[in-house]
Amino acid sequence: MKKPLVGIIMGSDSDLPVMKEAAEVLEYFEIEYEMTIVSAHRTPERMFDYARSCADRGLEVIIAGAGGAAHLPGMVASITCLPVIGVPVKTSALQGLDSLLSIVQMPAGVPVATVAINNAKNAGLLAAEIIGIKIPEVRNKIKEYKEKMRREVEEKARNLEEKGYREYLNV
Ligand SMILES: Nc1c(C(=O)O)ncn1[C@@H]1O[C@H](COP(=O)(O)O)[C@@H](O)[C@H]1O
Repeated sequence: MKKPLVGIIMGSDSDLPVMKEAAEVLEYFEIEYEMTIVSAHRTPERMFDYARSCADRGLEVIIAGAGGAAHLPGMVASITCLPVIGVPVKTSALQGLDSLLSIVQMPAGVPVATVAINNAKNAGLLAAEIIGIKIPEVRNKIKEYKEKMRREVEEKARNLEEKGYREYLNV
């Protein structure tokens, strides 16, 4: 088995339904990844060990998801030299705004590339784009993915124009 290039971590197993979308994207682009639960709050030593060792183990990008007082992505970014992509997981109390602000408002010097609330799919795509910088097969697949997306939207635009928006929207 090839060594994983992307590490997907999350603060709790309750984040899995969101974070699995990052894994699905990496599967699509055939990029090796690993996935585990690490919490800056609940398992600080484990978080420290993970962040300390991830680059030496061959990982190239970290995707870190957390909700609420979402310190995990920032804490990992403070330790590793790898790029960290943060996924703010939606919470029930504050709809994820707490997670978003905890992840995006990093002090200068310690960046976390933050995606939209619950948008682990974009975190997977961003990781694939970073990996694609040096792997042409991945880069080509990303080009194809974007081309497919463009064609699908143009097709929808054509349908909308041809049918007229009233019929299309059923109004
Ligand atoms: N934000 C963090 C951290 C951390 O940042 O270290 N560890 C767990 N959590 C978050 O707590 C939420 C509730 O967790 P539980 O569902 O386990 O109570 C999760 O969204 C998790 O990411």
